[in-house]
Amino acid sequence: MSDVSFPASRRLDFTAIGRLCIDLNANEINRPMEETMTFTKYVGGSPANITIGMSRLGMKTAFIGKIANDQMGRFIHGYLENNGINTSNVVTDDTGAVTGLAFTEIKSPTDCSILMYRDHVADLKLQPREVQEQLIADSRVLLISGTALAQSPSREAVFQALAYASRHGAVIVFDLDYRPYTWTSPEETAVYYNLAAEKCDIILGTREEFDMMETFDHNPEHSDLLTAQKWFDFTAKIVVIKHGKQGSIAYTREGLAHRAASYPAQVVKTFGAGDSYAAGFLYGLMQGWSIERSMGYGSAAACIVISSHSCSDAMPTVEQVNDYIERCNRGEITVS
Ligand SMILES: Nc1ncnc2c1ncn2[C@@H]1O[C@H](COP(=O)(O)OP(=O)(O)O)[C@@H](O)[C@H]1O
Ligand SMILES: O=C(O)C[C@@H](O)[C@H](O)C(=O)COP(=O)(O)O
Repeated sequence: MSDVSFPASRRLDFTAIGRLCIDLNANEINRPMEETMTFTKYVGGSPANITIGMSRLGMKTAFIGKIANDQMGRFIHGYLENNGINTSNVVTDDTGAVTGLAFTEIKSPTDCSILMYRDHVADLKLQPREVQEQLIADSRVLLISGTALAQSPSREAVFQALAYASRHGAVIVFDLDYRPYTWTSPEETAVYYNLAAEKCDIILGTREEFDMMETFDHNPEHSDLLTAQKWFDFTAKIVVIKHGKQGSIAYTREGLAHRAASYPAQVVKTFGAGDSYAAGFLYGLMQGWSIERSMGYGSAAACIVISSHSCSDAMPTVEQVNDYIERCNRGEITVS
């Protein structure tokens, strides 16, 4: 059992707030963007990917966000609906804002990058008054994503959602999801990330993301333990620090450290690892599994996504994750 106690039964298991975007993933892989001519369109945006992941794992999910009033916005809306995600709080923009685009460059399985087009995007225009309190009251978990803090009014919408979640006892998860190009300065980013993290029960991020949050702190050796301890003075119960292929470490308020190695994978591209890890990990915790088992589940889900072309569309089902773990245990999957 983990240290987090999820509210028993609610209409929804999991609700996320943040961006709904489009990923355009290079079809001609193992080459730079300059030489890439065609792309495949998928729903994207880290919190959208995590919600799709939770839904594929059988959780009852909802999304709070804003989409553009255009073909891309309607594509996203339809995809969420087809994946069983409650869209009653997905609002359509009426100001002419556009859908955020992420073009992915896959130079090699270890050298991937993302070119984001995020000027005048609809997702950052979500208003605090558009966030439905009842939807959050009906959810066992609320996940926030750091990029939604980058600008007003989305920033205030996230803080309003946090207030509703605290009021109604939903477990709050913060996926740091730091995208530097969305922000004006690391200082501004650190201030808002820290204010949000104070209110969260579970914090998930990479070492680099926590380094950004520690802009005003003293952690010269980038100690994961020091990083985690800071948040146990507030409301955090679990802090997970991800280290790519090296695996992940989770600290709990009780002072325990849990480590997970990564599983072998035939990697196509690295992005999407964190989103699928988050879905698998949170699914495990919500089943009442131990932190180690949940981390292992997240790690296996991550391998399935990084071995695929997309992030959202490749999110695995329970059967697929179980099968992947069994195949790894039988030694049938080797590192590419
Ligand atoms: N090359 C890889 N091989 C196997 N598993 C990986 C690899 N890269 C990431 N993972 C898994 O995905 C998890 C999250 O990846 P990470 O790269 O740290 O997050 P993010 O995608 O948010 O930057 C890791 O803890 C690990 O389990
Ligand atoms: O988050 C985005 O806007 C882009 C994602 O859809 C993208 O595919 C990605 O970068 C996934 O992020 P990760 O899981 O942190 O690697």
